[in-house]
Amino acid sequence: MAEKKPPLSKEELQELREELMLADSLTRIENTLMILSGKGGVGKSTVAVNLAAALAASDRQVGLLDIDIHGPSIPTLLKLEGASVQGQSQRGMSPIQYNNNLKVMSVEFVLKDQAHEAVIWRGPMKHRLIKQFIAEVDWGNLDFLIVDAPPGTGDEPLSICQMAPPRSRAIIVTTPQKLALQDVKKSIRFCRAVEMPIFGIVENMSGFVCSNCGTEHELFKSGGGERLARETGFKFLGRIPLDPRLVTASDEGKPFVLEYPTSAAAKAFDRMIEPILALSPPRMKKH
Ligand SMILES: Nc1ncnc2c1ncn2[C@@H]1O[C@H](COP(=O)(O)OP(=O)(O)OP(=O)(O)O)[C@@H](O)[C@H]1O
Repeated sequence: MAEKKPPLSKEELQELREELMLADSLTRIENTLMILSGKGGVGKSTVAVNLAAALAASDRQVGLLDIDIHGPSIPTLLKLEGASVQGQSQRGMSPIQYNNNLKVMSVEFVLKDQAHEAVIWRGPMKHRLIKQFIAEVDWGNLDFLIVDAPPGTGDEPLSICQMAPPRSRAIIVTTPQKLALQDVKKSIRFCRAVEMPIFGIVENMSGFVCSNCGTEHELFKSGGGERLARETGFKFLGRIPLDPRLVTASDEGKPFVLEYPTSAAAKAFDRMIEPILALSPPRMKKH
C-alpha cells in the first residue's frame, strides 16, 4: 500500500514546526507520548489513561490531552464529564488538575456537545482547533504529556502528529488478532510518513485472566505484538490481559491501575512504564 501523503507541503510543515518550537507552553514539556492505534476500539484511551495515572503515581508531572474531536472519552474515563476549562493564562487554556501530579485537557471541556457533532468541523477549522489544543494549553512544567489521538491513519491523526510538540514519540496499541496486527504495520508506515519516532508497541486484550481462579486463558493467539515488535525492531512494551474489571473501572471513571494495583493488568502497566520513566529521572525536590 502506498504511504499516505501528509496534507501540508514541506515548507508549510517546516514553518509550523518552527512556530511550535517557539510556543512557550511547549518548551516546558520534557517528553510527549502520542498514543496511536491503526483502528478503533483496541483500548487506546484505556492505555492512555492508565499510563498517565501510573506515571503520575510514580511522582512525575503528567499531562493527559484528549484530542479525539469526534469521540473524546477521557472525561468519562476520569469522571470529569461536565467539567470545563479552568481559565486562561498568557500561555493558554488552563487544564483540569485531576490530582497533585496529573492535569487533564479534553476537547470536550471546551466544545461540550459540539464535540460530538463531527460534521461541523471542516478542514481548516479542524486544523486550527488541533493547533490550539497542542500549542495553547498552559501545562506548566511536565515530565510527560500523554496524547490520546483519534484512531486510524486518516487526516486528523495526521494533522495531530504533524503538529506534535518537539520530542514526541509514538506508542502504538494493538490487539492480538491478525487484522489488528496488520493495522499496526499501517501505523508504522504512518509514523514514518510524519517522521514520528516510535517508542514502542503495546499488545492489549492479550489473554484473559479468570477472576475466580486467576488462571490466564488465550482467547486469540497472543504474542503477535511482541513478534511484530521483534521483526520491526521496535521496543515491545508489554501485554495487557483482558480483565472485565477494566470495563467497570472505566465506566465508573476510575483509573484501573489505582483501583486494582495488584492485578495482572496493573502489573503489566507497571512494567510498561519502566522504560518510559527512564526518559525523565525524578526531579530534585525543592525544600
Ligand atoms: N485490557 C482490557 N480488558 C478489558 N476491557 C478492555 C481492555 N482494554 C480496553 N477495554 C475496553 O474496551 C473498550 C474500548 O476501549 P477504549 O475506549 O480504550 O478503546 P479505543 O481504542 O480508545 O477506542 P476508540 O476507537 O473509540 O478511541 C472499553 O469498553 C474498554 O473498557
